[in-house]
Amino acid sequence: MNKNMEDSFDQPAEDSGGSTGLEVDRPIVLIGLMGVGKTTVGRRLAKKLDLPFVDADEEIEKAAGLTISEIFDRFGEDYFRDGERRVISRLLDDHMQVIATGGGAFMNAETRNLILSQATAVWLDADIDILVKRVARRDTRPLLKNGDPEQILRKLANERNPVYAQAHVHVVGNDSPHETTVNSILSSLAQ
Ligand SMILES: Nc1ncnc2c1ncn2[C@@H]1O[C@H](COP(=O)(O)OP(=O)(O)OP(=O)(O)O)[C@@H](O)[C@H]1O
Ligand SMILES: O=C(O)C1=C[C@@H](O)[C@@H](O)[C@H](O)C1
Ligand SMILES: [Mg+2]
Repeated sequence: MNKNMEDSFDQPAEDSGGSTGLEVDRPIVLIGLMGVGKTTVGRRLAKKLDLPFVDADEEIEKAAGLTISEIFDRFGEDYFRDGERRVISRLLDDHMQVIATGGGAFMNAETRNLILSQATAVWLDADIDILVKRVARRDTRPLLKNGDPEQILRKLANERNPVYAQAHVHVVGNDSPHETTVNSILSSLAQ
């Protein structure tokens, strides 16, 4: 056994940085509006960092045994937000991973404080015109069901952007391919 290997038994294993060499010592939490790419970009980011990926919306659905639309319809948004906070708290405690949150999670003060204190928050951002085209592909988002999605998204952006701006990192993805956005996040994290 060489000396380096012997030493490694006494030291914590190095944090995962995958192929990037980036030292990740806190979970990475993606925040931002519906359709911005939290799930699809987050999954690729995790792969590159050799970390697990988890989507908070999917975890809430699993825990409740209901879709998000069903939770909103049966129990209302406040109930959903409380469940969302509890699920995100559990995911932050779980282990080092990349976590995609639902678009409204960071607007809840308690959830936001948990994320800001325990994770690196990445605000993924894109122009509303781009988001409008993307969200039109799926009609599973309860907040976009009662009205014109473009108007709703513009209103949400006005309300939420000043709060999203508290994230540690801000990355504008727009129409770039997913991989480009992943690389922009990695560069920002490295700084
Ligand atoms: N460059 C890109 N960056 C991000 N998403 C993109 C990009 N190009 C296309 N998309 C598509 O936009 C759609 C929305 O992405 P995604 O589901 O990852 O968003 P989200 O932020 O997780 O949304 P939600 O808050 O509703 O869960 C997907 O179909 C995704 O493939
Ligand atoms: O922006 C929001 O408030 C939401 C976004 C989705 O990811 C879901 O979490 C839910 O539809 C609410
Ligand atoms: Mg998503």
